[in-house]
Amino acid sequence: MIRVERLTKVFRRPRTFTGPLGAIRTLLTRQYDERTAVDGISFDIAEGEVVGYLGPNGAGKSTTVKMLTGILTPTSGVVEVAGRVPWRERNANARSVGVVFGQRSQLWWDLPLIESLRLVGDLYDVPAPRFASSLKRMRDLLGLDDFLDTPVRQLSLGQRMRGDLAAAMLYEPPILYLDEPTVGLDVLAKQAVREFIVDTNRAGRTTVLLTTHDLADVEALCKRIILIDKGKVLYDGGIDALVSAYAPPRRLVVHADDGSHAYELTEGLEVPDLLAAHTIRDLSIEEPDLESVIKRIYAA
Ligand SMILES: Nc1ncnc2c1ncn2[C@@H]1O[C@H](COP(=O)(O)OP(=O)(O)OP(=O)(O)O)[C@@H](O)[C@H]1O
Repeated sequence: MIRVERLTKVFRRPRTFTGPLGAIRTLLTRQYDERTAVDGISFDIAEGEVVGYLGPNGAGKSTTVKMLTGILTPTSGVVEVAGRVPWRERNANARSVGVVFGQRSQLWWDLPLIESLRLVGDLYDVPAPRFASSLKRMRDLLGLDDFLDTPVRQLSLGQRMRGDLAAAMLYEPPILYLDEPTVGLDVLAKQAVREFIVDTNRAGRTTVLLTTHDLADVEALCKRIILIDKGKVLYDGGIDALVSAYAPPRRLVVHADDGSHAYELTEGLEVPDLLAAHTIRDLSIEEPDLESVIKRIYAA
């Protein structure tokens, strides 16, 4: 469904000079700084997969998604989305893809939500009966009825996000890109967004590429993650395999009269000696979580 091969994006920015006459020097010298945001990335995503695309700030996630939507042209490499080259066939590609950015809305700020959704229906040439059935599904799944007539600017963040998800899926694209869809939402709203994604993926076999810093989203939604840093793929595979390959040792935590002490459960650990050294109140074992595993990989 999505094929990316040796994909690279280098941004070129005019070098800027500061100090007296800096602006003139900037104009006259025409020197450039280059930054490789995406550096030879390859992956394939099959129809119906939900994949977490993760990385620290500045890793190149948004740049990749922009090349998948056709907003940016790659410097080199291959991108194919549903058999199309996105930047060559940007309009046709847009019909295959729904996009949601948590940080900014795609909706018309001054229009009531329902009008924004109608405009999306018109823009994507959704026939009236299909629009009606799709809207009904979105209203039920996302609980839109309480605020369908409210101008988008007056919606809460959680309501606005539900409106954005409805707009992205109204024309039933086979692929959905989600960029930080739960950022800033409370626990209930996050849950609603996650349930919508699960349902959309199950019902329509929609392929989902999810970018997020919230690892609870990833654990709830994705079987596979692609981890990138500095524009390169560090890991591509299952979450379970990642945890067993890179997990730090489990830790034994001794809660004693003089406080709590944590010990890594490695082969050389002399547990009896250690227990004898404390007046113990309780013992617990800490299992590594996805966050500690990912931190370890970034730190390597
Ligand atoms: N238009 C641009 N011109 C020049 N450099 C850019 C441009 N867009 C992004 N970059 C640079 O490319 C690198 C990757 O940026 P990108 O936005 O893809 O990261 P990201 O992984 O999405 O980060 P975040 O988690 O913070 O959203 C960064 O160093 C960024 O400064």
